[in-house]
Amino acid sequence: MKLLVSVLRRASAAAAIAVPCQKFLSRAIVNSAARYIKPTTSSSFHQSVVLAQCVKMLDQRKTFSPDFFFRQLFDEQSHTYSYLLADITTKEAVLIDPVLEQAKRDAKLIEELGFSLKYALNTHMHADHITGTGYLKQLLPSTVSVISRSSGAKADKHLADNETIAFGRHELRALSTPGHTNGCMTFVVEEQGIAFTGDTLLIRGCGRTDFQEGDSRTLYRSVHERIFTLPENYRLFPAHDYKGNLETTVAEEKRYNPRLTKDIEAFVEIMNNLNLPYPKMIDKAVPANRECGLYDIPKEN
Ligand SMILES: N[C@@H](CCC(=O)N[C@@H](CSS)C(=O)NCC(=O)O)C(=O)O
Repeated sequence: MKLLVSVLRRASAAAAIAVPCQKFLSRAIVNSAARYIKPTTSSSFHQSVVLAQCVKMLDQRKTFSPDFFFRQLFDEQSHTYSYLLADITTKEAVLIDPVLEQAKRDAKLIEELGFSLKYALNTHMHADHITGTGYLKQLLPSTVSVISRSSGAKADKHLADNETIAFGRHELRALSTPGHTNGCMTFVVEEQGIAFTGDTLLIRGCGRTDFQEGDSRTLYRSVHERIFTLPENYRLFPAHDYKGNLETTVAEEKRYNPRLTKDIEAFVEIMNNLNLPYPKMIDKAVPANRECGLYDIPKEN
């Protein structure tokens, strides 16, 4: 009897933790977990397996190397994330997707931290804000601007698929992930288990495909072939979030992305019916970004 009471107590405790967690888990995971459980086993054991999957997904995340610097920065106007990465030993830094209006903030931070900005990179030619790369070159003259060759935009350095960029002993690899625009790239820092997905993959969403060279089938393939094939524990950092999220993982997006978990035809249908208004800045941002953001930038004295 004592044994029975103890078993029931454990089962209900497991259920108390597992039920909220299960809300976030897809039917597919529950089903695959169920394959390993005898049909007679109680549902609390199902929930325990689900909980174990959930914990495993989180505890396999990598931690950054001690000499790797990472800072996520935000522009409230365009909901854009920029990312400052650096080698703490050599002080060489790169800045991903800077925003014109935040260039002074970013330059000040880089100087305060004692870094030297080697590269200012864009994941793609943005349509909703003017890039800060042009202005940063003026504020921090050693900066080299970078974008993909297939973007069609001007920059000091053009990247091809799989090319790497080094800063100190660290490097990022540029993966071509077209679909939102032709020139979209995802930047991966393999040693740290992180990737910067630009507008290709957003948290529980993705970039729209209804202007520039947008193509939903291409975007679907980019995500499934280049991002979802990265290790599941990789942390993903998008160029935007409109709901207050900061980051995600390959594992999470493969399970919970409401668009990209669908088959390609259903995805195309979703993308054809987003009916989003055009970005307010598009007519100014695209021509400016084609010139690396060197367009109406403030003149330094
Ligand atoms: N309202 C904003 C633009 C919002 C928008 O269209 N975001 C783009 C990325 S920036 S081009 C997008 O792809 N969104 C996908 C989505 O599902 O929201 C503005 O006026 O700037």
